Amino acid sequence: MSANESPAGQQQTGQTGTYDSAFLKACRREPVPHTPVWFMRQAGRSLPEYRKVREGIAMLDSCTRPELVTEITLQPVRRHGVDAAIYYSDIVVPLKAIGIDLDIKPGVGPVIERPIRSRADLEQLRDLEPGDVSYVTEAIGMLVRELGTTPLIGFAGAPFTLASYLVEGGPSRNHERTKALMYGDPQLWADLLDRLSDITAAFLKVQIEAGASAVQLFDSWVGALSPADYRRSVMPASAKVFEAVAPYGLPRIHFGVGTGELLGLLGEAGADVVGVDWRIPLDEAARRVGPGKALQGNIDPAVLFAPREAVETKAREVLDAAAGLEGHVFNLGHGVLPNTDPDALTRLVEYVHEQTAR
Ligand SMILES: Cc1c2[nH]c(c1CCC(=O)O)Cc1[nH]c(c(CCC(=O)O)c1C)Cc1[nH]c(c(CCC(=O)O)c1C)Cc1[nH]c(c(C)c1CCC(=O)O)C2
Repeated sequence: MSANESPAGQQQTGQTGTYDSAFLKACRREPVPHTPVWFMRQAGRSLPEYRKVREGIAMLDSCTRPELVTEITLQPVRRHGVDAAIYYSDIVVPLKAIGIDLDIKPGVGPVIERPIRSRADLEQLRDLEPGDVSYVTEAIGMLVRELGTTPLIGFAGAPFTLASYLVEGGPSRNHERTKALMYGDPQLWADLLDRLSDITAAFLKVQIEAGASAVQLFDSWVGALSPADYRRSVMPASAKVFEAVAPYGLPRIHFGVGTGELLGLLGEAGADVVGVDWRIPLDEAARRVGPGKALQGNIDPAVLFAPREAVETKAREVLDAAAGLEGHVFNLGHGVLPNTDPDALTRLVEYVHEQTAR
């Protein structure tokens, strides 16, 4: 039995030696040497070394260069000593890879040239083939060699969040066009989400087969929906993604913002780990999610702008609320904010490790 295999030999990852990491143990709800920590959006944004290597290179171009992707993914691991790396990419990368005309505008986010609003527009969404993202396979191959026993998290945008960008044409506060389509043409909506679920599943499979040790599905904007609408109009597509990657036996994390009322359903969709934002304490989140799942979260990313003592008080609150959980991965409740002091992140990792060392 090699180091990356479970006793049942279930884990078939290309990344050897990560099976006994604190991060994967916590995801599997096993005892851990310390509470593992990583940060959503840890790669990029707040790091000066990121801004330096990205100089003059557009965001989406940077995602297609394996050496650069490897370097940017490793930067927060080196600097902060986090327990997992997250693959440097973006949720719109697979859409770009199948030929959707889109760009990421600095300070704005993804912008789609021809939004998808009619049945004819669906034609833009063909299946994703591994060859469309060969740079991902190459980068992950390099990364898992460099990372050693530190697990790599692969990720993708969930069908609803991708649909929101595609239908609105860009970031949206109220998702009005998206909801108009969802309520006004349920069949077209279902077909759109189904196509996106196939693309998303294919993109996650590429990352897993290249060596990722876990995957996270970002349904960042799904908190805009009621539980009934989520269950009816979104959950089948997200569940299809989770089912498609279930045979690999790797932890599957599911995260959205403002999802207090949806936490149970996010787990039910097929996640092993449910990500929680900062609006709900983790003990209450555990009651909503129910047994058999680990939780990830959930310090407010804005807290990192407060003095060190305040950050530690908040981190302590998170750890106390997590004390009775079956498994806990420490994280922020959403991504690192762009102007965060990187040293505050490093100190937070140290604090959580110290406080939880067993
Ligand atoms: C909604 C969403 C997107 N992208 C992503 C999400 C889900 C997470 C979340 O809810 O925040 C996911 C994402 N995007 C990026 C990563 C890299 C890995 C990581 O560090 O987590 C991840 C996991 C890189 C990125 N993605 C983006 C950047 C910044 C662009 C740049 O540096 O030029 C990075 C490093 C751009 C992006 N891409 C997107 C937005 C809203 C933005 C912000 C626009 C901006 O701040 O300029 C779409």
